[in-house]
Amino acid sequence: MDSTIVTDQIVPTAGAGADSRRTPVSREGHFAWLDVRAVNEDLLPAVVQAALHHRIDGILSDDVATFEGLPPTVRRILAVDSPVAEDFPYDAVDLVIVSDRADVHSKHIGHTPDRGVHVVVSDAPTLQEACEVVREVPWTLLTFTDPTKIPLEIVIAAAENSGGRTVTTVTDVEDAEIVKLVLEHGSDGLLLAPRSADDVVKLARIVDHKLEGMELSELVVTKVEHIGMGDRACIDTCSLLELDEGCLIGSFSTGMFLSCSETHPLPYMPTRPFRWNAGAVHSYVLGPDNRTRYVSELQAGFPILAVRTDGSVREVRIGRVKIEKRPLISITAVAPNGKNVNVIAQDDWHVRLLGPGGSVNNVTELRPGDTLLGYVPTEARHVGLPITEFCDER
Ligand SMILES: O=C(O)C(=O)C[C@@H](O)[C@H](O)[C@H](O)COP(=O)(O)O
Repeated sequence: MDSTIVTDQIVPTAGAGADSRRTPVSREGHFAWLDVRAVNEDLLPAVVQAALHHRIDGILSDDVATFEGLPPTVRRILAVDSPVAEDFPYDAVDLVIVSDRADVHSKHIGHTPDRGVHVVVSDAPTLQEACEVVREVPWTLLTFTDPTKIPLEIVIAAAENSGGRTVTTVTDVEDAEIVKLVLEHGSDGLLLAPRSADDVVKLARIVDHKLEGMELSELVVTKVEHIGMGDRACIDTCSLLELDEGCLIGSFSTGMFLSCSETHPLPYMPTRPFRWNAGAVHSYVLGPDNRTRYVSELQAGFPILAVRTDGSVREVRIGRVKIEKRPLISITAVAPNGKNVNVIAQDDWHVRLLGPGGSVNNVTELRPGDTLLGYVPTEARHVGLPITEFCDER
């Protein structure tokens, strides 16, 4: 394996950045293509149906017949190893991907609505070629022969601001998760040869994964009590948290408070900008997909929602949970729907909850009438999943 940092400035040629008849469907700009060349005849109809249903951006084949009957919502991508003939049925495809860079400039391919080049990156010269191609043509299909993602990072950096799109061949859905995140932006597109229709569904979820913002509510404090000893958990994440980014935690499934991270300076203690000193071990915390977990069952690697006071949300991973014995304080508040909500946290001035406008409220200074921010779901929970049933929590 050979790798070199490619620093040459490449001037984009005409055509780079040209678009096809539609833009990729993912809300984040990522999209998925399916390589159906090796999919057997029996499986193909199910794969195509899954692709259409899950808004896969394109289907890649070396046989124009595969595209017959496809609706205009899916991009028809023809992979060719040699230049296409002049009488090629250009209106049956949306994009032609050639394997030889020289062919992209052939006069016949000029008839295609759109064009790209497939580059197999296996050493320094082919990495250099990929870095040049991404700035010359609208679409670059990349296949990396080595397992490292460093060459992809270099190509993504070379493609920056060129207008050309990168599509990277992934070996499976796990690989797709990683390729989507390389160098933060990731490859624009992912090309997978599916082994089943289920692969198609998983790939679609990976490219279209986006968290909706949440509507936070004002919680008005009604009671603050020092309740003695218990076990509380600090949730340490693998991310640096923003000043107004909390986790949602509460004693009841129908009310969670926005815990403030140790991003704000504290006297006598360095900041821990990755930590929420969250609450007692019985507490619910909100994770992705509207799923709660008890703080005590969280583990390194689990996802959790980081929610800002404007309701915007991102998913962060837990790096560690620290459970220690500490004095506890119970804070009860009333939600706009009239429900009582509660959180039990460490009884110390250092521990804080977020309020409207990102206000930082030390728990030991809270008084009835103070306003905090939180989330007030209507459903109860059964094993962390929302369920509509009678459930009286107090
Ligand atoms: O009682 C405590 O414990 C605290 O002071 C509050 C914690 O949130 C604090 O971050 C922690 O104690 C620091 O511990 P460290 O082991 O991360 O140094």
